Amino acid sequence: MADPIIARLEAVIAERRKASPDSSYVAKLSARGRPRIAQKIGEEAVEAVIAAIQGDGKGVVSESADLIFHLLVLLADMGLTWADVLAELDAREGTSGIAEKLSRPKE
Ligand SMILES: N=c1c2ncn([C@@H]3O[C@H](COP(=O)(O)OP(=O)(O)OP(=O)(O)O)[C@@H](O)[C@H]3O)c2ncn1[C@@H]1O[C@H](COP(=O)(O)O)[C@@H](O)[C@H]1O
Repeated sequence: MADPIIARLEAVIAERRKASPDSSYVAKLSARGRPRIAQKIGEEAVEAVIAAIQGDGKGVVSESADLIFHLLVLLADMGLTWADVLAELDAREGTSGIAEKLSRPKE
């Protein structure tokens, strides 16, 4: 299950996609199309990278929030959800061997 904050944000984004672009950032960005949404993710990621290189922890947190928000807008645009991403991460856990090692009883 998605984190409650993410779940709330996904619901707000789904609702605001139907709003007027004049009154909503989500609606305005969505109206500009998927390539523009994807571009925003690239921009926010670069801003997070710059903050990290500068050792700016507060900046990394702020830019990460922007990045995740825009990622949620993209997922919504593609009919996907955060739960789909979590399911992918969950599936990968089994392939790394780490989950298996953690669950193995100590000898
Ligand atoms: N979490 C966010 C959020 N994070 C960032 N942003 C917006 O993302 C934009 C990023 O800033 P930039 O300077 O990179 O971009 P910009 O110059 O404003 O816009 P661009 O033309 O470059 O796209 C800002 O306008 C922020 O306001 C967000 N806008 C909305 N939300 C959430 O979405 C909800 C719905 O918002 P509306 O659609 O505006 O009702 C809000 O209640 C919030 O919870």
